[in-house]
Amino acid sequence: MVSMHKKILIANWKMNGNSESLKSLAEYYVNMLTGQQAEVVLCPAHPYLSLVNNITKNSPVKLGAQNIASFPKGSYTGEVSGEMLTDIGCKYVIIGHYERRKFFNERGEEIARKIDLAVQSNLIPILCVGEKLNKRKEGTYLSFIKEQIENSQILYQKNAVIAYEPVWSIGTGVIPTVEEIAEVVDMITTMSKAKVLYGGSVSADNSCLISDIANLDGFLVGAASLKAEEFHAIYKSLLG
Ligand SMILES: O=C[C@H](O)COP(=O)(O)O
Repeated sequence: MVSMHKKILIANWKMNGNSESLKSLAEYYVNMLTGQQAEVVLCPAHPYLSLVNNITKNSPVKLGAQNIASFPKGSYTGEVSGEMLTDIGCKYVIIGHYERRKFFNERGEEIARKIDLAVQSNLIPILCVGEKLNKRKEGTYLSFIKEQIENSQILYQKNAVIAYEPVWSIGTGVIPTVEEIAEVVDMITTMSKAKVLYGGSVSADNSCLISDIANLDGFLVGAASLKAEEFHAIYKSLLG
């Protein structure tokens, strides 16, 4: 079954770029990726959110953050709250990305709190889930991903995005087979009404094949989203 959701293409720029390079990428995307069939979301690092918002605010391109504090406000030096993100123009926020689980030890309860705070601040949470290679080899990946989703409490939210990002595919150039992605997408679709994305080494070379997967609503793209023409090609492949 083909998903009835509007497609969504998210650029996760991670801790890359500077004022000049991100401004020029954002300008390119605002000019090139403004079709009505797919929503494009740009997620720069926090210091560049306002700069990108100035470029996207009068366009269909949306702004997203890469992280949100797990507290609503107050004395949490260095943190950025959901209210602040909404205030500077964000519509989305990425939560539970593998890199945050790995380097900042983010786990279930904290991720659930962040999702709740995001929704309270009118942000759409983009929950990232995915297994390490050992879980795939053991054959326990589906139950692992199901548990990540259940622990996040995202199933209680009406408006949400879940990105399946197998850890072994992030930044490696290795992608699962179409059947492997479809199996996980189907499981998530049976659990939840959220939009379901795939992320992990998405490129102009593989995006056409992956975008044909039934019920897949789009991509969460890392490295390739920093290359304007390649990201444009991925966008076109989503439109079919
Ligand atoms: O958020 C994006 C993912 O971590 C994928 O990154 P990648 O496209 O560089 O593999």
